[in-house]
Amino acid sequence: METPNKSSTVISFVCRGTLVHSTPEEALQVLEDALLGVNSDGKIAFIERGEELQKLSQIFGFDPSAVTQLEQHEFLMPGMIDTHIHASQYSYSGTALDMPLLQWLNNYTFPVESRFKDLEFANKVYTQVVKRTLRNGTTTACYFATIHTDASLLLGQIANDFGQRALVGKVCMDRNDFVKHYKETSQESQDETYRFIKELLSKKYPLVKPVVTPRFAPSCTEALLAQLGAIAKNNNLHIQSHISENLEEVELVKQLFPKSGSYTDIYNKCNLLTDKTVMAHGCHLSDEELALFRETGAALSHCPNSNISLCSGVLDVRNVLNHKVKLGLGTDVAGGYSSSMLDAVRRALDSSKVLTIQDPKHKTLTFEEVFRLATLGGSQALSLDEQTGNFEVGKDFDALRVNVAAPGGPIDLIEDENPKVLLEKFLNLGDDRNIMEVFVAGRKVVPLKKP
Ligand SMILES: O=c1[nH]c(=O)c2nc[nH]c2[nH]1
Ligand SMILES: [Zn+2]
Repeated sequence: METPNKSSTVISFVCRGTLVHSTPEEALQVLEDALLGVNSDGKIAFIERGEELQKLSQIFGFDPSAVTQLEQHEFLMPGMIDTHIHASQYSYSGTALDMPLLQWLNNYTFPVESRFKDLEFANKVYTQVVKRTLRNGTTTACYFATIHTDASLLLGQIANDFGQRALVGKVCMDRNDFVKHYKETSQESQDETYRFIKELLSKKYPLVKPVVTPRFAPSCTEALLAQLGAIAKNNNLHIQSHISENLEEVELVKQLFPKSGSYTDIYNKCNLLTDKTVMAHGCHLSDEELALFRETGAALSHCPNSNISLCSGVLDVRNVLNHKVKLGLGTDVAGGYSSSMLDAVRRALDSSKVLTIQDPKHKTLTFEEVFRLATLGGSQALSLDEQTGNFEVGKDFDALRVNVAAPGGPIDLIEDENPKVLLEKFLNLGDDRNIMEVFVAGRKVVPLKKP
């Protein structure tokens, strides 16, 4: 046998068992009896076959008896990526779902969001939402906060403290006729966005970054949208907003921006469509608008629970994928009533089936495809796919250790099942009781640690 070269990499964790993940080519790749090693920077150092244990232990200098062996009904999967969630709406999740979007914003959302001036309230809500999403397997979240800079900074601090990877957006809005105290002037919005970005970046949190966040076109003047586009461009920042969620909103946008060719055109003219942009919903986008998304590299966040709960529309995900537009899944708490990405997976499958009921020629999404949207697709939508989204050497180790047969859990396994069946059961029937451990950048963050 050849003597393997010794590596200078320090290995902090090695796991042996079944890995399931996605690649651009394969919606579901199953690696049975695999060995995955994580280095001291939290990055994946190797993925090899179990039988290579002795050789790898010599190359990387780890003790083979220290390897974590997964049980028969366990597997490792990539952490899930929530590409659109309003941390500030978590307090009323599960309620207030009896109105369409614009009325829902005025009657429920804006009054609650205006309370985040109070940092004590913000601390309470933001701590709960970060803990809950982590326990549900969300290793990366793209958060909307509120217009309040200090509370938004606090959300960044809390995500960092609990070890969640996050994009955090201070919401910008200089138009609001209904709840008049919940808006900024254009100047305030611009100045506070600068302050938010500068202060958040100065913390040097390794996994938490700012995202420029115009709420949506009806809440912003064109001047503000253009200023925010310039800030994002000059500082190479992520951007998030909403687009084409319901038909009344699309009509309103036509009235407010009469000179624009389309909703997408407004954002594009203001430099808000880039390859670091993610727009929520897009249920009513035309094929021409999807082509503009593809051209600019902007992504969509599909939030099926919200789309159903607010009776907004049903996104044709197959059509979006056919246009080669990047797409991830979002919970859209609290328009979506569940903060769990497993719920987003199920609603995405249900929505696709509704489209097939309406048109039997529609090609229904498979569970494997939706699994990819919840993981790799989300990382691509957030332009974080060089760091996370699947198991590749060099990427950060963001992962869930899932036990499908967890004692006291929601799944009864009658017989031994193959890994593909175990994953399908977890996606359709599982919950946080099946998520034994969560890792972000190699650090175990669930079971939760007190920061
Ligand atoms: O689902 C949504 N939630 C919101 O808070 C929001 N704001 C604008 N458009 C929105 N859509
Ligand atoms: Zn939203």
